[in-house]
This record gives sequence, C-alpha cells and structure tokens, in this order.
Amino acid sequence: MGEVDSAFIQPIDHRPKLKPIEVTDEIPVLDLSSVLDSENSDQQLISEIGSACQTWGFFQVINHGVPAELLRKVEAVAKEFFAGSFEEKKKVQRDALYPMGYHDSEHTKNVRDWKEVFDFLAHDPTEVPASHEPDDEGIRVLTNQWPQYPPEFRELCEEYGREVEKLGFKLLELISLSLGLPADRLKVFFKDQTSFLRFNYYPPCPSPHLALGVGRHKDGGALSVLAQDDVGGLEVRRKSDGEWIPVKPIPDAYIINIGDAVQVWSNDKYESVEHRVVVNSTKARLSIPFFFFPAHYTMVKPLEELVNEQDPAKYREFNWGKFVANRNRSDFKKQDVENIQISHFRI
Ligand SMILES: O=C(O)CCC(=O)C(=O)O
Ligand SMILES: [Fe+2]
Repeated sequence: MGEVDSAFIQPIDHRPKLKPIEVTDEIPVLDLSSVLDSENSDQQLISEIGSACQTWGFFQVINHGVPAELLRKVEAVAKEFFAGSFEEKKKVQRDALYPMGYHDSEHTKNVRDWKEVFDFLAHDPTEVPASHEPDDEGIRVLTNQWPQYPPEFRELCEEYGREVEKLGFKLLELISLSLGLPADRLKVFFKDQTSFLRFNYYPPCPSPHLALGVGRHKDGGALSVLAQDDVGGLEVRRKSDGEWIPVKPIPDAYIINIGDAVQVWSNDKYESVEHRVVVNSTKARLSIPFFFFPAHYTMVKPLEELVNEQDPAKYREFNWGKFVANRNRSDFKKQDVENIQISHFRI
C-alpha cells in the first residue's frame, strides 16, 4: 500500500485512531414532522433541540422536508462531476478572483485535506460584477462557476440549494425558540445571506491512519446542514471528555451543527464544536454541507436579550464579512499566519 504525500500527513496528536467505525446513537436524532407544515410549536422538540445544542453542538434531523429524490439526483451529478476529467474540472477551478468552484487542495490548519470540493453560493449575485477584486475592506464580490457537464448539474444544484435553505430557516426558528427568543429573531441577519453549499468528495486513501478528509475544525456561519452518504467518517469532539465520536449515517437524515455566529449571538450558550472527517482505504465518500451564513455587513454580537448583569456579553461586536475573510485566509490556506477565530473578539 502506497503512502500519501507529506502535505497530507497530520501531526501525531491529530491522527485518527482508526478503530473500526463504531456506530453510536449518542448524537440526538430529532423528528421535525410536527413543525414542518405548521406554525405549531412543539415544546418537547424545542427543548430537545436546546439540549442537543448545549450538550453536543450537533444533532441529526429526519422528516425535514427536503425531498429525498432530489438529494439522490444531486449526489449522482456530483459524483459524475468528480469522476470526470481534470481538464473539465479545471475549467471551473476556484482561484483568488473566483472563490467558488472546484478545488483539490483544501488545507485545514496548514495540512492538506484528503478530498476534492466544489462550492457554490445559494444566492448568486444576478449580475456578474465588473471586478472581482476585493473591496477596500477585503471583501470580494462572489459569483458561481458552473461546469457544462453533467448538463443538469446547475439546475439541480440551484433547486437543491432552495430546498435546503428552507430547512435552514426552519432550524433557525427552532433554535431561536430554544433560546427563549421569538421564532423570527435571527431571520433579520439573513436578508442578504452569503450562504454556500459544498460537495466534499473523499477518494479512498492509501494511508487513512496518517491523513484526514478534513482536519479538526469548527464551522463558521450560523448553522451547517449536512447530507452524508452511507460510508461514514464524520467525527465530533464530545464536549464532556474530548473523545472523537462518529456520527452514524442515517439514510436521508441531515446533520445539523452550530456555527460561530450562533455561538456569539447566544453568548456561548451554544458552542460551535470541533469535528473532523476520517477517510478509509476502500470507499469514496460524498458529503454536502449547506453553510448558512448571514449577510457580510452583519455586525455580530451577543443578543441583548441574552445578556444581563449575571451573564455579561462575552464578545465585542465585529463585522461578519471581515471576520470570514480573515478566518478563511488564516485557517484554510497554507500560510503561516495567525489563526483568526471568534475567540479573537472575546471580552
Ligand atoms: O464531510 C463531512 O461529514 C463534514 C465536512 C465538514 O466538516 C465541512 O465541510 O466543514
Ligand atoms: Fe465542518
């Protein structure tokens, strides 16, 4: 068995243990059917969401309203795209001016991830801007790039984006309610959302004990809504003891996790929890996260309703777009620069 290039090799204490993937039921699985098509609030569900967010920062949902058939079609075109020639993928390769599209050398904390990705914005600006240069504040105007093949790729991606976004808004309401806030309290930050979707394609890896599909990290954004296939590999760091716990693949379920923005809005009531992806030597894996991001101009700070004398604000206000630009520059690029996290704004 060959070994991977040194760029992929994780520092010793970041390497996976590679015990046989032990399936655990510990991460809560919640059924959304009671709240899908109604304004009803289901207090039991809301309190389960609240405790999952506090204990794990992760949960899975079933009966969520995203059509399973649509997900099947999207998975099929995504796999076809990754199986295509590098020539075709190169045509939509992401670069400094076009940060959406195909990429095969993601880095997390300066180590290369064993995967290929394709990114697209849920809401593409309708007009291609005259310039893709960063503005004075380092914020780029983004736009999507679409491959010509498979021909139905773009349409399916756009339709899927709309469906998964609806689920994102529903979850945002439930999370607001679970924090004791009005259902629409967080919606205002998403009027000009900068959410994007990603196809993560993890080929079989000759050295799964040395490399990771994605190194340990926390997600930015408010929430991530992730579809995974039946291969498994996602692991979540359990808050109680730091153990890496595999997330069980459940057909057609979505994995939901809290991102940095909710951590700040909730004043640390809910935390953005570390996770990583273990790869294997026999099976390729596909996962599809929707990264639900607020508008780039959002000024993020702990919500006033959740701050009081006993529980003062733990963060000072910061500009979301600038934070994301710096976070990406520092965390996901092979560069030796300071790692910018929300802890930077901690009071
Ligand atoms: O592939 C997965 O299960 C998770 C991927 C992930 O954590 C990410 O893309 O941020
Ligand atoms: Fe992630």
